[in-house]
Amino acid sequence: MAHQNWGTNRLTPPLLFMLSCAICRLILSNYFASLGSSYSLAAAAAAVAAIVFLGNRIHYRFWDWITTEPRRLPPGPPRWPIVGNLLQLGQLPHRDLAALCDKYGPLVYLRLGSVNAITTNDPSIIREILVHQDDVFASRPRTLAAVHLAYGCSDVALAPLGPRWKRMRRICMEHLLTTKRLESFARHRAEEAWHLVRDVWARCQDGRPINMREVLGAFSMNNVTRMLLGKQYFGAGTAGPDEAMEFMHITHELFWLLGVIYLGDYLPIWRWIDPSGCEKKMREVEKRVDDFHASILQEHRNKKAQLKGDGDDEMDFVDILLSLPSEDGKAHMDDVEIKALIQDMIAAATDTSAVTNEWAMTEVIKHPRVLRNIQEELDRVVGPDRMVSEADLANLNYLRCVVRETFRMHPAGPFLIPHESLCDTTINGYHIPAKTRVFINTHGLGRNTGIWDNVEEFRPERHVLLDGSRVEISHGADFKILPFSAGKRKCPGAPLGVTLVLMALAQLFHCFDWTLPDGLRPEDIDTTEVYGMTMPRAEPLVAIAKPRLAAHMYH
Ligand code: HEM
Repeated sequence: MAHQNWGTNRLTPPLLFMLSCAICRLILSNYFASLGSSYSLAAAAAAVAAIVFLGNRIHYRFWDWITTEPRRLPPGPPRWPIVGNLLQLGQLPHRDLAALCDKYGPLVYLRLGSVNAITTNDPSIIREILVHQDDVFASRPRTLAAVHLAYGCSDVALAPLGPRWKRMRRICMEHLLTTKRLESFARHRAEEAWHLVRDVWARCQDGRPINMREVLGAFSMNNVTRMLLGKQYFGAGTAGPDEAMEFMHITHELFWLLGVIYLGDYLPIWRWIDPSGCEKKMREVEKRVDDFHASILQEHRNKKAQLKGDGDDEMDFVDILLSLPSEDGKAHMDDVEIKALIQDMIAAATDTSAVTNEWAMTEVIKHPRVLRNIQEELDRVVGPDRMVSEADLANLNYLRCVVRETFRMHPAGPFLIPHESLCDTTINGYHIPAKTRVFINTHGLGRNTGIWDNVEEFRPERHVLLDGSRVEISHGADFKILPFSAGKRKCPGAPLGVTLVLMALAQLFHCFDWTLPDGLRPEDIDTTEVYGMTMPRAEPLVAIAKPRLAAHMYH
């Protein structure tokens, strides 16, 4: 039977009563002990005043307690004192929370240390939270990672709802991620797609297995850094090896720290001890990231001074941000704001698309039938005599279904980025207090047996539309998958993300055949994930590529 949760206010009157009794007792015993002293009159007066005052309060709170309807929290598992349900979360919290939804219903309440939390894997509750009550739930918790790694929450992704977030998001939407701006980077994306093919072609010459995590990571990172910072960090780019290594290190540490569930966010006492040194690490990474961003800004300022502002066609995101005025009338945006935005874009854009691509390739290689279907479509739409172009992506409907199915089974953000409620509200008649942390379980949504059949089966055909129209890779009206979220906080980079994912996959399946090394059978591929801000495979995908186009196509 579901454990009933009652709002913490049900406990307050008895606690208040006990506290008042203790105070009265203390005052009265002081009074009797001090009889005869010069303070006796004052002490007696204080005792009477306290009794009258507290009596009044107790009467009022008891009356309130008896007459008001108790505020029922959603059902959830029983909890321990102090830690609450924290001990029920293991290495894969998205699976633990999905199991709780199976047991207690579609909306589950948890107490994580001192923090109220809810979780759901149900489309109608998700729609209620992200659409109907978007104004209530569109804030973010002020976690330590947000404070240390997002410039005190002055970015977009981790900032609480408010005028500052609104302004930064508007800058993203109106200056960085517009259709026109993204089109201006099409040439860079085409070059990076070509580098991807050349990279795999070079690596497959000796028939040795290729580490696809390296290849796909470099593709996403180069695309994003060219657009953001105007340079590549992998392959034959412009950055030197030391700078590239530093960049790689700090981005890896940043991703890891952003994904960690840090106990200090839930148990303030944990911060005093910090046994794993997590907060210390955050401060270290904060400093290194800031130094890195400061040097990027300086480079751009130097370049600007030399070029004296020629047309904006070749401007990268940092150039654009440096050219925008600040809100308070100053000529330029604040450096901290610019650094926070760069940071957000790197974190939000690179890992998400690389992890999605690795999952898609894993599932396709695991299912040779799906690989054949994808290649048939590519041969029909593109043919063997030219490379895939961005214009083809809209016509690759089967590949689009493959990406949709990948998002169903392996969403890049297992809990989106956790939201937080701004004020008290109700969902399905249950009370949700202000400042409740919201874990929308997109992994659980894609494997919810109430809405999907054979949830563990990778079957892109389930997304084919009967009328043959184009398959969209978004949540759609039914909210049965949620790769880019919805409402105020939905991903502003979704069109670019979809392009990066489709492009990499189309090139790799068009140009190469894929098999597994060492006699490994497709069904042996391990699809265990590791939890984090994004959720990659536990082991990198290693596969053998064989060119399938004429030799001259690779030169
Ligand atoms: C396959 C690629 C991508 C996936 C799966 C993805 C997914 C997501 C998800 C799930 C969220 C959280 C939404 C929420 O909390 O409700 C998000 C937020 C965000 N994404 Fe993406 N994303 C991708 C690519 C990108 C790209 C390419 C960019 C920018 C260049 C980007 C920029 C952002 C930003 C700035 C936010 C924070 C929005 C806010 O809090 O207002 N993302 N993304």
